[in-house]
Amino acid sequence: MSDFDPVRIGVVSISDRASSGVYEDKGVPALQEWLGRAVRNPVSWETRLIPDEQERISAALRGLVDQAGCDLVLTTGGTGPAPRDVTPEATLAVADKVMPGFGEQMRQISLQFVPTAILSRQVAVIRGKALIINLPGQPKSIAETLEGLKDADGRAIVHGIFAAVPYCIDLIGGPYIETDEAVCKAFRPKSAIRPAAAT
Ligand SMILES: Nc1ncnc2c1ncn2[C@@H]1O[C@H](COP(=O)(O)OP(=O)(O)OP(=O)(O)O)[C@@H](O)[C@H]1O
Ligand SMILES: Nc1nc2c(c(=O)[nH]1)N[C@H]1C(S)=C(S)[C@@H](COP(=O)(O)O)O[C@H]1N2
Repeated sequence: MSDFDPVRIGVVSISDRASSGVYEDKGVPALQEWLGRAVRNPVSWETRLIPDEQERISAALRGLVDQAGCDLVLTTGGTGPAPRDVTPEATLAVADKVMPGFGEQMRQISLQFVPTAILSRQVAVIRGKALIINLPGQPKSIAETLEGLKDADGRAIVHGIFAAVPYCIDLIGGPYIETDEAVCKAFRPKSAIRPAAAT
């Protein structure tokens, strides 16, 4: 039996064109690929592909947290300034608490990659015992923002936001998430680190 807590993760791709079949969705696969490498716990996935419709996005987020029981939900797409970009509004509408540091740090990271990083209005919120985080729609931005920027020896130049996700989920009463340090080292205060199970 695994020593790791099971984790339920929702991954939501928000794109008019991918959801209507104009192009293939790369958002859900990119999220699952990165998270599958970073998270050591057994993961059960909930995936959604929806258009840029505010009420549908909020309904999907409520369903993922309240009915499906997700501990963590990541969205991709719809965070920019265009009229149909409404993911941040839809996310704030289901929030119990807003966590501004995630959006601030993601824009800092993204600026290392693209000067248009400041166009993303991405937010993160707590709903119940779940953390919901918006990522930009460009599929490559998923690994960029979650993992951050590293030097040639793998040392962090700018920390990816996923480093703070496990402890955040501890604090809201969720499962103890462990990561592969080669992908992303999770930071916890020493007092919050669970001793490794005896083998
Ligand atoms: N789910 C996706 N799958 C594949 N590529 C995507 C996806 N979402 C976005 N992209 C790519 O990233 C670019 C920027 O994403 P953005 O969310 O701004 O798209 P958009 O212009 O709002 O259109 P749409 O909502 O129809 O994807 C897109 O033009 C597309 O090339
Ligand atoms: N890391 C990263 N962040 C990024 C980008 C990117 O390519 N990489 N694209 C930017 C651009 S061009 C836009 S318009 C905004 C919002 O994108 P969205 O509407 O697809 O969410 O994210 C920005 N943040």
